[in-house]
Amino acid sequence: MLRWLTSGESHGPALVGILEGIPAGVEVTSTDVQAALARRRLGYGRGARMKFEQDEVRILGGVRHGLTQGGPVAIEVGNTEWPKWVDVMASDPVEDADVLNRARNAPLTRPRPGHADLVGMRKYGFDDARPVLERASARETATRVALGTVAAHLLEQAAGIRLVSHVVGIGPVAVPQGAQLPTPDDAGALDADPVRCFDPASSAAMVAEIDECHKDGDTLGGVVEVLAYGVPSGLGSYVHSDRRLDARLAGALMGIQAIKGVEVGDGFLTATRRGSLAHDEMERDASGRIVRRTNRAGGLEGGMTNGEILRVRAAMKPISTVPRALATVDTATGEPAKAQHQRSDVCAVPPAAVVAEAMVALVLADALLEKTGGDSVAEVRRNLAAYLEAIPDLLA
Ligand SMILES: Cc1cc2nc3c(=O)[nH]c(=O)nc-3n(C[C@H](O)[C@H](O)[C@H](O)COP(=O)(O)O)c2cc1C
Ligand SMILES: C=C(O[C@@H]1CC(C(=O)O)=C[C@@H](OP(=O)(O)O)[C@H]1O)C(=O)O
Repeated sequence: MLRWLTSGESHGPALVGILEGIPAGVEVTSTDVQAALARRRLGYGRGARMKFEQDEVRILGGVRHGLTQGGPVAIEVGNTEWPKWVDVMASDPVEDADVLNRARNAPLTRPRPGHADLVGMRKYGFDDARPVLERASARETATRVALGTVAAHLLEQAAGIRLVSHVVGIGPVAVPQGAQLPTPDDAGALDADPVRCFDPASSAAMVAEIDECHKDGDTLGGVVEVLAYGVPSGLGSYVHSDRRLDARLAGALMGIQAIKGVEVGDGFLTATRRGSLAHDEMERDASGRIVRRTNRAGGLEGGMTNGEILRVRAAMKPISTVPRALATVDTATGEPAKAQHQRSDVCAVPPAAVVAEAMVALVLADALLEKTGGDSVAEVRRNLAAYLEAIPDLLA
C-alpha cells in the first residue's frame, strides 16, 4: 500500500511531502524532482508569483545515492520568498506590536466567492482568512508533483508504464474531438507549448482567450487530460467500490484544488451515445492478442485497467481571485464589500495538468503495488511478469 501526506502553507518556509510504501531500488534524484516542479511552474496566464518565487528541493529521507531504500521518502520544497513572510507566517508567537501591525499582518476579512475563505473561517473559528487561504492554496500541489515524480519513476522502472498530460480546453476553446493524442515522447513539445496543448490551432486560440480575459480583469478554467501508456490489464478491481480504480482516480483528481469534474475515457459523451457506439469491440490481432477497435472506455472496465491506454480528464473551474473583484461581505463590519484581491493567476489550467499527472501516477503506483506486492523494484518486476505469463493464451 502506498500512502502520502503533505504539510505546509503557501507562504511558509517550505512544504513537505512524505511517500510511504515505495519499494527499494527506484532510481530518483533531486534533479528529477526539480525538473518536474519546473514543469508545474510553466503556463501562459499564471500570475507574477511564478516569476519571482523558486522551489528549492531537498530529499530529506528514503533515498540514498540516487536509489530509494524502502523507507518513507520525505521531500522538502523550500520557498525562496520566505524572508518576506517570516513574521506573517512565524510558527512561534510574535510579541512585537510593530511587527503585528504591519500591513501584511492585517486580517483578511473580505472572503472571495469560490475560494475556501468564508467556510474555512466559520469551520475553524478564525476571524481572518489568512490561515485558511494559506493551506487551501494550490501551492501545496508542488509537494504532490514531487511525490508523483517518485511514483512515476517506479511505474516506468518496474512496469514500463509512462504518463503524459495535456490541456484539452481553456474556457470556451476546446481541442477538437478525435484530435491526435500525445505520447510520453511528446512531453518536451508540450512543455514548450505556452498552454501545454498538443493541437497548435487550439493552443493559439487558448492564448488569445487568456489575453482577452486578462484585459477584462477576469479568470478562466478548462479541462486537462492524463494518459498512461503501457498499463497492464488488471490493476484495480470490480469486487468492491473502494477498490475500483476509476473511483480512486476520480477521488485523487477531485482532490486537486479547483477541480470540479472528472471523466473516464469519453465520459459524459458516452452517456449521449447508443450502446453499439459506446463500447470498445474486441478482436484478435495478428499475434493472437485480444485488442479493441476503439478506446472510448479510456482503458478502464469494471474498475480495472484493460490494457488499453488509460485516459482520464479533469475540469477546472476559473480562478476565484477575480481581478474585477466579486461582491462579498466584510466579516469585520458586516458591510457589503469587494472580495480581497492582490494578485492572481488568470488561468492555471496548464499547471493543473502536471498536478493531475502526478495524482494519476500516485494512484497507479498504489494499484500496481497492490497487484504485485514486492519490496524492491526487481521483485515488483518479477511478480508482474509472473502474473502476465500466467494469463491463458485465449484470454491474453
Ligand atoms: C495550479 C493551481 C493554481 C491555482 N492558482 C490560484 C490562484 O492564483 N488564485 C486563486 O484564487 N485560486 C487558485 N487556484 C484554485 C484555488 O486553490 C481553489 O479554488 C481553492 O483552494 C478552493 O478550492 P475549490 O476550488 O476546490 O473549491 C489554483 C489551483 C490550482 C490547481
Ligand atoms: C503559489 C502557487 O500558486 C498559488 C495558488 C493560489 C491559490 O489560491 O490556490 C494563489 C496564488 O498565490 P498568491 O495568492 O500568493 O498569489 C498562486 O500563486 C503555486 O502553484 O506554486
